[in-house]
Amino acid sequence: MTETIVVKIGSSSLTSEEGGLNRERIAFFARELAALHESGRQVLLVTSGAVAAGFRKIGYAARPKIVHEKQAAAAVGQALLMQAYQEAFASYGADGGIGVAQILLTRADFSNRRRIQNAQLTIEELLKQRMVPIINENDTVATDELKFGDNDTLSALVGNMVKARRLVIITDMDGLYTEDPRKNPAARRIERVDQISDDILSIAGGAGSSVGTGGMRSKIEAARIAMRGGIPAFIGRVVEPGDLMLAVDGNGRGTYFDTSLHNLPMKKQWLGFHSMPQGRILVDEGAERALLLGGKSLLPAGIRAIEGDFHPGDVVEVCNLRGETLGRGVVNYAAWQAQAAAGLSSEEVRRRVEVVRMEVIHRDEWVTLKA
Ligand SMILES: Nc1ncnc2c1ncn2[C@@H]1O[C@H](COP(=O)(O)OP(=O)(O)O)[C@@H](O)[C@H]1O
Ligand SMILES: N[C@@H](CCC(=O)OP(=O)(O)O)C(=O)O
Repeated sequence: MTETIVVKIGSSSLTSEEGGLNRERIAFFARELAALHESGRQVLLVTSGAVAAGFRKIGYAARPKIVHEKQAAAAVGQALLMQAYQEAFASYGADGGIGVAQILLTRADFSNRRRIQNAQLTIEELLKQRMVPIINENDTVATDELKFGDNDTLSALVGNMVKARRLVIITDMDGLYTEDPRKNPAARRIERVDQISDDILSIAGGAGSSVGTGGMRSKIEAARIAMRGGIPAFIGRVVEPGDLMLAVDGNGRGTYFDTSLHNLPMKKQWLGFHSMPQGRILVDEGAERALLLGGKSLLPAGIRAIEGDFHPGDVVEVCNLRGETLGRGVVNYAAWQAQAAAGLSSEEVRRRVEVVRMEVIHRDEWVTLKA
């Protein structure tokens, strides 16, 4: 089967702090991506840089902070960004160069199953026709509370959607360090991560430059989403010719995030990453083990507390008593039923609470999120 690689390039790798696109860098990345494409892989690019590319052209002195100014800058910059990629890719491949296609997505598109299915079919068709889809957030319509903001999360969701062989997040740092190396030059690079623990999350800080948005933190969150979906990830630098191929093949300048999990089917991707939980169920250690290790359904006996007002068929988040999210599932109980049944044995539930099914969440309607 043809391998698909999703590559994400951040603003800090494409633009300068003063704004405007760095054409040389774009030409360099196009060459790296073209080499991957010519090796027979299917290549998708998730690129930032629209705001950074556009703000100077509008006349703003620095990257704007006000929402509609950012959106205006992105509208100008997105056209410049696509034009630059189109020109750069034209020098590679057969007659007329490698074709590129623009796709703009929002978080809301991912939570609507029909819209995201359409996007998926379009992307699959473009890949089949050997085009390189170039994806960015649709900044003009993305409202603040529903925004990805940085493109790291978007790239992980795209990686899951196309069941990528690897997600490569290119940034200005050669991987995850034990601390932000800009703040502590003695920080050490971490070569491999096979589980994103709270410790790993806590060492990842914010953006290092005025053009970058998410920092290392959002990249680690993205790696976690990819790993949960069975997609290995890489975060690092691509600066010399051939670096991207090395990164894809496992010898890059950065940190590798390995996963032994299998791809999540689309239904479970929706449940895990795009659904809107209506409440939380807190469970004890026994239930945590049953859900995470035993592949079992959630029974009332393991429930310790209920938060929120949900109804049968709603999605809820399940957490342990330390507040860590274990996963999400579709509940068979209303909040009041779960409250009444909490901590009871199945026999007691049968006697005391009117329920249709014994499982509060059936294992087929569950997705684990603790990576
Ligand atoms: N633990 C860490 N290891 C490496 N980089 C870190 C860490 N914590 C914070 N950072 C910062 O994250 C920055 C990369 O994120 P960002 O500026 O958003 O880049 P991009 O535009 O490529 O998305 C680095 O320049 C670095 O200063
Ligand atoms: N959609 C925005 C992305 C914002 C951004 O800076 O993201 P990133 O550089 O990936 O942290 C843009 O194109 O400017």
